[in-house]
Amino acid sequence: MTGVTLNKVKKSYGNVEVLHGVDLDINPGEFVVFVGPSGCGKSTLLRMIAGLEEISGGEISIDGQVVNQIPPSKRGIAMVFQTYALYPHMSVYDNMAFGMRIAKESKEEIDRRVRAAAEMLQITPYLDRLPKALSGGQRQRVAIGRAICRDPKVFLFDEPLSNLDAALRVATRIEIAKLNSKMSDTTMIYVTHDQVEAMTLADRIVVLSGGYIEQVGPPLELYERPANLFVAQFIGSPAMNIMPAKITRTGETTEIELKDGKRLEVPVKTPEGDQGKSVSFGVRPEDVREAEEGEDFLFEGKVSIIEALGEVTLIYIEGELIDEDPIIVKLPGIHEGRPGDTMRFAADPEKRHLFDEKGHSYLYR
Ligand SMILES: Nc1ncnc2c1ncn2[C@@H]1O[C@H](COP(=O)(O)OP(=O)(O)OP(=O)(O)O)[C@@H](O)[C@H]1O
Repeated sequence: MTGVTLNKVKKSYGNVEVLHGVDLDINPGEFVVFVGPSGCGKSTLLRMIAGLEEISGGEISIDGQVVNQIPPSKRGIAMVFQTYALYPHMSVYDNMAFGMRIAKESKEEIDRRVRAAAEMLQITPYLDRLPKALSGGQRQRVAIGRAICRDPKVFLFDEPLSNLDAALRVATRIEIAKLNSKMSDTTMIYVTHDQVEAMTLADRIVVLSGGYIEQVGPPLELYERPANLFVAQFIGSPAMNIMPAKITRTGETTEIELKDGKRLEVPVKTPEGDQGKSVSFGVRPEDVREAEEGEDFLFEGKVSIIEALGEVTLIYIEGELIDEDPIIVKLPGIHEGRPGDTMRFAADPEKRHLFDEKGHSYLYR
């Protein structure tokens, strides 16, 4: 089993540095997903691991061996791209066999591996077809099959599902999850924009922003205990509501005051020196519920928009608690409210988040 280690990895294009010294240990057999906004450097990082981009600084090791100078074909990796990159004039079988023929594997071994991969991905009936006679999802499965045939130590995926329509995306995502459990010894690194892919596939998610790692952790840890405002607002949809506040009492639990003067408890520890400091209070749309009659509410406001999605209702609340944006509340099922109604909301103490002046969560201080 093969791990991948990044040690102070940097990348510059000309004199513009786009990755600023990334440190990361990927464990053997682990499924790690890189996420982050467009341009944060996730594809560049993946391509550097693959050997398709030169490394400007630091070291990348695969299986304990520094690979900075090792060409892609000798790294024991296989990569699946967004655009499939199949040879249009070759049958599915030949596309999958191509790499092994170049590597001069025996005919029998090639046949065994192609058929095993085709079985695993349920593309056996298409082995004689040309790629143009396949749907997008089938083509992507061929591309994945070709990668499996190379028997890689590390499997790299660069947004493999982003050219597929919504239904195929779900089906192929489930294929990849199954593949991961069948190939549990193979290390997988996966780049995506899609939160659902990241949350459902990853053992650990790496959140990148502006060429730096913001946080690394299991999906639910990032969701429940985001290390900073960036991760808090990046993971989860709609994003966590963030309200400016001031600390009015520090200690084992903290009291804060929101912009409208409302005081509330947050069950996190804050140091004495932070008394009076400006902080950010966070609560996820799905962690807010309608306050019961007489219950101490968290905030109230006028409903501006209601979006009924069937399984949930999104309610946008106007008010002065956030500088510009409305507060978003996500209630389960169908809700009766109307624009113009005034509503009161509550949130359980353990669902409340607090970030210091610099945007770092108090949970990690
Ligand atoms: N060949 C290149 N020359 C110059 N700059 C580049 C080159 N390739 C990428 N960049 C820059 O490097 C940064 C990181 O790009 P990268 O493609 O890794 O981002 P990304 O997070 O994968 O974005 P996206 O999600 O949009 O694909 C971006 O600012 C991009 O403009």
